Amino acid sequence: MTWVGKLREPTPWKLQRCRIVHPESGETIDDGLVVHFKGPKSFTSEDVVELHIHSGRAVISATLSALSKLPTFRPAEPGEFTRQTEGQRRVAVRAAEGATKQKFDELRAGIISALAKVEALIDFGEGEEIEEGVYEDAKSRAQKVLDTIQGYLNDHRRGELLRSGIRLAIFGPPNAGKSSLLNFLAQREAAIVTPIPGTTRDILELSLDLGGLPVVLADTAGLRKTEDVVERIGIERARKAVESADISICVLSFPEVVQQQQQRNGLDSAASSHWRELISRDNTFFLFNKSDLVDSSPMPSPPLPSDVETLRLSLLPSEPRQEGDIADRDLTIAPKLDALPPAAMTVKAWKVSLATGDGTEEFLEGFAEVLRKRFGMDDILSDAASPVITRSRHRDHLQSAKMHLETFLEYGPDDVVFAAEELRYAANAIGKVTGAIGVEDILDAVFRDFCIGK
Ligand SMILES: Nc1nc2c(ncn2[C@@H]2O[C@H](COP(=O)(O)OP(=O)(O)OP(=O)(O)O)[C@@H](O)[C@H]2O)c(=O)[nH]1
Repeated sequence: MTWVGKLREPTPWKLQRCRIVHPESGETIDDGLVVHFKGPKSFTSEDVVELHIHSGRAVISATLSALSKLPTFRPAEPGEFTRQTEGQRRVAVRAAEGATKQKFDELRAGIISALAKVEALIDFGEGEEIEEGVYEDAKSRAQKVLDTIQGYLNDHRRGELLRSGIRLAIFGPPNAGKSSLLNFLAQREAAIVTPIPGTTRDILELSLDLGGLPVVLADTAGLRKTEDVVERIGIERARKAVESADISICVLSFPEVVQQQQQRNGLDSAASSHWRELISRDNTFFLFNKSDLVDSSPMPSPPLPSDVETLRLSLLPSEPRQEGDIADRDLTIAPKLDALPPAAMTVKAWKVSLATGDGTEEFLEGFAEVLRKRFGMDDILSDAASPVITRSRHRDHLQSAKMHLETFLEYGPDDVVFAAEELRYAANAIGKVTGAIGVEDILDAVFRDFCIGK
């Protein structure tokens, strides 16, 4: 959170009197009270500011309108402020309990102990005889911290995903049931559903809880060839949303796919090289929808593939495609199983009817399981010993500390002054997460480790 212009950041956790001022006009809206709950020790673990204002309608609406002028501000959805998934709640509790802070404090202490050795060499090395191997000791301490940091950074960004939500994109040809899936997952009519293909033209996003994990769901425009300019923009956005998503679901109409397969036409409605790239991504899962229509309408022979997984595999291209290659027919060629990456061998497809609810329970359970496995949430939630990096800012600081420790390790004992500087940078980087490092800390460590002056 930034405090604009001359504004002072209120002292955290203190109810203070303040003037509430319009950010653009500078006009005073009210003489009120403010409490700043500084993250992560706040209800949502983010920085929270509570404004206590006079209850007149005019004051409230002027305050809300002033807030809406601030960049990235928007009113919360009903209940959104207090909504937390189970995963977030556990991470928040762990953070509040100080487990994460303690881990960072340990890193900082490790760097300070190495720095104390190097500082002692600089200050006393030549004049006073201090014990042998001090520099080597500093190096091995720094190496240990470096290894620990490396381990923490190697977490596939799970903490950040848990905090900001796993980005899930729904895509597929028009009229397959993408918006119906979004409404089913959201348990409300969030998207417009009609039998007219091309109803969804832009991306519709909403946040929800899937199996205890936070998910930011995006419904995208149906992928098809079109001359409609607006629809084409929507399709381009859809492609980008899928590419940048952490995971995606391709919704297909089961009867259509089967019919097209039997006629060996492939998926004619999405004839583009992008389409092929999107379905062959390792993080794409398949939902064959409208199973109710298959049961009620007799399909031409040969009989339907009973195994959904076989159907999915038959959609995947068997070899890498060239840009501009749009031979849809190739989509029906089943790839050799052993040519697929191991991840593709796990179940990645479900057959449902979003209209009747048939198969939706298995899909929900299966997909939540996939999310947990894929993003390693089971590990992160059960492993109380490792810190959870929930902010990219913290990751940046850890990365910076890692870089300075690596540079420190490259220096020899002849360059102690430069080497110490690198350790100081590393300690400062960690200090930005836990609270700034002070000169006192280093002096304490020097005097404690070397008994100087006693
Ligand atoms: N019979 C049947 N109809 C379904 C099912 N799911 C969705 N539909 C219908 O299929 C039509 C298209 O559904 P949508 O959810 O709007 O499909 P979409 O993929 O979002 O469509 P676009 O916005 O055109 O891309 C609607 O008339 C739905 O009522 C299903 O399981 N069975």
